[in-house]
Amino acid sequence: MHNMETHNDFLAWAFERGVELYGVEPREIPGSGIGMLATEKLEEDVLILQVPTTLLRTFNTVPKQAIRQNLPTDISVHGLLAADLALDTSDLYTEWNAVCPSKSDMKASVPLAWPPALQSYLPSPAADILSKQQVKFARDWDMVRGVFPDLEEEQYRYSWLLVNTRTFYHSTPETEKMARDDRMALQPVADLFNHADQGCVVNFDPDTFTIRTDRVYEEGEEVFISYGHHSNDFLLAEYGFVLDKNKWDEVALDDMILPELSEGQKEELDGYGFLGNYRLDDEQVCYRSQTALRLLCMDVEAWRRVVEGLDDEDDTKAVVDRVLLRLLKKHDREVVNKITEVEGLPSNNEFSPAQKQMLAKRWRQIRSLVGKTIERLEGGLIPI
Ligand SMILES: C[S@@+](CC[C@H](N)C(=O)[O-])C[C@H]1O[C@@H](n2cnc3c(N)ncnc32)[C@H](O)[C@@H]1O
Repeated sequence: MHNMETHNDFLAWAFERGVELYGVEPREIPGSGIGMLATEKLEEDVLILQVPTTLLRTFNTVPKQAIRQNLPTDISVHGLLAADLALDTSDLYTEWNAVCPSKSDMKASVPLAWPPALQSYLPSPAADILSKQQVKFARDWDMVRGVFPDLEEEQYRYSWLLVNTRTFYHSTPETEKMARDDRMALQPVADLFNHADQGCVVNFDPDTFTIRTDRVYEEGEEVFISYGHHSNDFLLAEYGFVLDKNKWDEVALDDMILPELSEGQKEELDGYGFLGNYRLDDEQVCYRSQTALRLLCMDVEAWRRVVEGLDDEDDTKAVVDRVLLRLLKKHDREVVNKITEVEGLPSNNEFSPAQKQMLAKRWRQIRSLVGKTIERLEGGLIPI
């Protein structure tokens, strides 16, 4: 929780250092921390924020003597910035730090800070992202703890997550030599914009970062940027929230399809590059899924002829749809079980109601997308 005074001090700090903000201001938004609200009607394509690049926190602003030169040279920029945030005792960033989410905000939202028992209920795409984060975090933490034995893991994880949820992609001639993931910068004020599936236009040049409106915003409306074309499983794992309306949302079907396939069928699919990464979204079940399901419906020679474009895939559509419908109904029952299990978890020291609610909400969104596909299939089934 923050008060308006903290915001005002932060903005004064930023303005003194060259930040310009037009027609938007930070406000507490229930359920999403701080966000930016339009203070007047904003036309499309107007500048609302300009931040001089001199204000960015990058690997270059990490103190050399105290931190950088003590850490292994192959530490990730993510790991380095997190060390800087965790170890900083200067008063350079006091006003900025004061508007950042607290440790308990972070724990309530981002799965990397959740207890393992709750992590185990994540949908598989989010769980896969979490495992990769755990590997990256463990590597960074191993390097940092060796050099700074007094630093606590929880403090470092919190700083690491601040970096994970608040950095912007920033490429310069210097960072172009680095891996894409390392081209990151913390940016004051811009890091107060929340995400929507479509949002304002973020740009940078050597001197400034700018944000311009992508459309008209009415006074009092929240003004968003887009962190990318991300599904809700991705947003949950990386940022600790899910959107109610997300045109990029999708549901993974790997857990539904892979167990149906024999080892031979998996090899066959792999040979053609169609093994795994099965998805459905608001409008369709992906081509990869249909191709895998088709293999369940016909002999391999006939299947190959379809994959190679020699036979028409429409000839088998009705049979594939029937298998799909059967599997989706089974999957729906499994999703219902997940919802019941998550909602039934005890709210105690381990699980907060907020964590449970978000997880249950995600499973309900999955159920809704699966349900829509079931309805569509039932409506369009051709008798065979
Ligand atoms: C770059 S910060 C944005 C500002 C942040 N709300 C704050 O209080 O400082 C990213 C974090 O904001 C929150 N967030 C961003 N967009 C959101 C949204 N549409 N709904 C809920 N939370 C959101 C998430 O906690 C995310 O990790």
